[in-house]
Amino acid sequence: MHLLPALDSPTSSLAATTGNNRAQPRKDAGASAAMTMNSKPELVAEAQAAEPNAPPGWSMAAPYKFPIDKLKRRTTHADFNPLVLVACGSFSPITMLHVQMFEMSAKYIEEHPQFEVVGNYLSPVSDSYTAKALTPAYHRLAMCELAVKDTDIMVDPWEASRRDEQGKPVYTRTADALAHFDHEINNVLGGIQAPDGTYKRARVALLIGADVAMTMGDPKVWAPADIDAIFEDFGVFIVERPAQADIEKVLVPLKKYKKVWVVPSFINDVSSTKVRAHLKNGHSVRDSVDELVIDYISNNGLYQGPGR
Ligand SMILES: Nc1ncnc2c1ncn2[C@@H]1O[C@H](COP(=O)(O)OP(=O)(O)OP(=O)(O)O)[C@@H](O)[C@H]1O
Ligand SMILES: NC(=O)c1ccc[n+]([C@@H]2O[C@H](COP(=O)(O)O)[C@@H](O)[C@H]2O)c1
Repeated sequence: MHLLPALDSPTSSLAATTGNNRAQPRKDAGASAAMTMNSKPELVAEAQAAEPNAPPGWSMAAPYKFPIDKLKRRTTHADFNPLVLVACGSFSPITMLHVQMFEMSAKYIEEHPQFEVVGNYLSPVSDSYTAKALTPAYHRLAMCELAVKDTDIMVDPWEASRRDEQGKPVYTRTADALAHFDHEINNVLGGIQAPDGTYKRARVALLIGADVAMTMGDPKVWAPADIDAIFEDFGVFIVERPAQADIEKVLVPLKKYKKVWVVPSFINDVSSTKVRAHLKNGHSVRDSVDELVIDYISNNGLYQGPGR
């Protein structure tokens, strides 16, 4: 399993425009830091030494490859636009609801045909995301891979493994993460083929829970320019999360945006926070976490102490 890409391949470059011109990625996004990593072996060694428990196969030097194994390169319906859903988050650990977000969206899209889903991606954040220590990215990536094994979801390690010149993980703003997907699919791959043989740009849309959408009006958390880019250039599928956010209230500040789709969910209180608490207390999480992920957590002794 490819866990830590070095981000040095041409495909990881964000230099090209995103096709929507607004969400221009920051200059520090991706490629430049990676090239530095590769050109300075001592930094690579240092970064690897900092991750002594990483599973075999983990390599700072392995070139980054955008995952396309489950990407539909051709649509079957001429009338529907290709859509790629991207769920960004901590996934510490990934729960069944994270996977079900995609299933619920697929059902919603089937019932409101406008798009044909051609790709589903998880994009876990890097270890620099929050003040509290996150479970290391290589564990979170490995758990995500296990949870999506029998699904049509792919795990993109790009965000999780970006490093600065010192080899430290860097945070990627969500607008930049979406620009990365747009670039890989529409610029590098050239889009998605329609039944008539022509190529169409795929719409890349963010898939989030209503709790995250609720934070989007706070300029201390999201730069207003990023919010405009995310909602105007990309689009957002918001999955209801009644236990954490009132969808009606969530939608009020987002009224001005047209590319917003609300995906109905069912009443549940599944969250990674709750799973971590259960694990710490020795309680079962079988109802909300995939069995393979539970085994991985237990084999690696995760979530026993403080932190995420
Ligand atoms: N039960 C759920 N219903 C709807 N959306 C969810 C649910 N669980 C997670 N999500 C969404 O999945 C994305 C990634 O979530 P994240 O990894 O933060 O999980 P979480 O359960 O919210 O984590 P934590 O409890 O650690 O804050 C976010 O957009 C979040 O809103
Ligand atoms: N300014 C931003 O781009 C911004 C702000 C807050 C959260 N996010 C993203 O939203 C997701 C939320 O994840 P959590 O629910 O785990 O906090 C993460 O992927 C995070 O990167 C992005």
